[in-house]
Amino acid sequence: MVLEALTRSKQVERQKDGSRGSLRSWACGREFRVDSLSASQNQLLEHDGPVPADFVGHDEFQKDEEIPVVDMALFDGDTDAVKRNVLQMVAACEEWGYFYLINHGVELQLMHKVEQQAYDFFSMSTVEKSKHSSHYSLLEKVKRWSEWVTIKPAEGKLDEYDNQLSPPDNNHEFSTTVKEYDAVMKKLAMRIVKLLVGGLGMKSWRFDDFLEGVDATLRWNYQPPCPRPENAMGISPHTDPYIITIQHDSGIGGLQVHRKGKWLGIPPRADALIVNVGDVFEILTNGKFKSPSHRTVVNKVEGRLSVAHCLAPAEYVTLIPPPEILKHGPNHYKARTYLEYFNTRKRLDSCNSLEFMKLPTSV
Ligand SMILES: O=C(O)CCC(=O)C(=O)O
Ligand SMILES: [Fe+2]
Repeated sequence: MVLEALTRSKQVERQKDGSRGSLRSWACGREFRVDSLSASQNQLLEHDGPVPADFVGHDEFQKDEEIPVVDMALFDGDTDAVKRNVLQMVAACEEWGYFYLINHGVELQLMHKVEQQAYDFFSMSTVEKSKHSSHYSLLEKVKRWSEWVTIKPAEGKLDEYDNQLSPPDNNHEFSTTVKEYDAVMKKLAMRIVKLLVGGLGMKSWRFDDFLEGVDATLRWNYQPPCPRPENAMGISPHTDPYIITIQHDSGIGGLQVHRKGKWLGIPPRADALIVNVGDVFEILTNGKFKSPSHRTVVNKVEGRLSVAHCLAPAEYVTLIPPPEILKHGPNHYKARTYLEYFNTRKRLDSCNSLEFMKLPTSV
């Protein structure tokens, strides 16, 4: 069953009313179809329930509580101003674990290109998508309303996508785009992490060892329009198992962060990337940085695409804060390798809490 057919005319209509960011205007100059989630649509229609108390719509935002803005253009040179700006970025990671990144230097055209590849991927049939079953998931449950794919550019399987997405004589558009995008985003992510680590005075932290040979993960999420957004969830509350995540989306809202006991919508900004702290950074800073719980909600009218670039450490490194951090107090987290942390998280199905990593003294 076809859930969505965004046509050029619909697209133009939305552009006219100004509700679409520039990121999106290119995307659907052709028909875009998603044939998955059909079973859950029917289930959802049959099993609607009361609106949960913590439901916040995809377009509900609180103007007085917005995530901080970090301007990448202010980090050039070695001046006091740079130091001040780094400290502001540090404060954003401590207080929110989220910030908008403006003047990030990533070309809009590259972001469009990768989004196009993501739309192409999700436009394939469920059968085709499922060939990536270890990295492709379709949530057919009543409450969840999304599908996603994780792509590890370093795994060297990009040509499989190439062959699926276009004929065998394709020009490797998928792999070329993904590699280019990964390289640009990784450089940006590393720069942000380096600035933050410098701002925290983690001088002895062996950044290069820690991040040597790291494999970034691209995570693409797609949420088709949903008949009953109040009774569904795009991505359930979770924290990210990474150092940092940098993401952009199709500009219609839906990402929400849990803050002071409430879910707050993060308004989309066409000029900004959205950066969030992951569990690894929270552990390495001994809890100074917050790995925020976040979720996405769906909406009735439009599909929502998001493209996230996730920076993780090498599997064998031990997650332990450096002495500059530990001099302020004992470690609150168990010293585990990244792989051990990751596997335990998976085994315990503990995607929304770092409790399993906390030492008894810190509870
Ligand atoms: O779709 C979004 O905005 C967030 C995606 C996300 O949280 C994730 O992929 O981990
Ligand atoms: Fe996430």
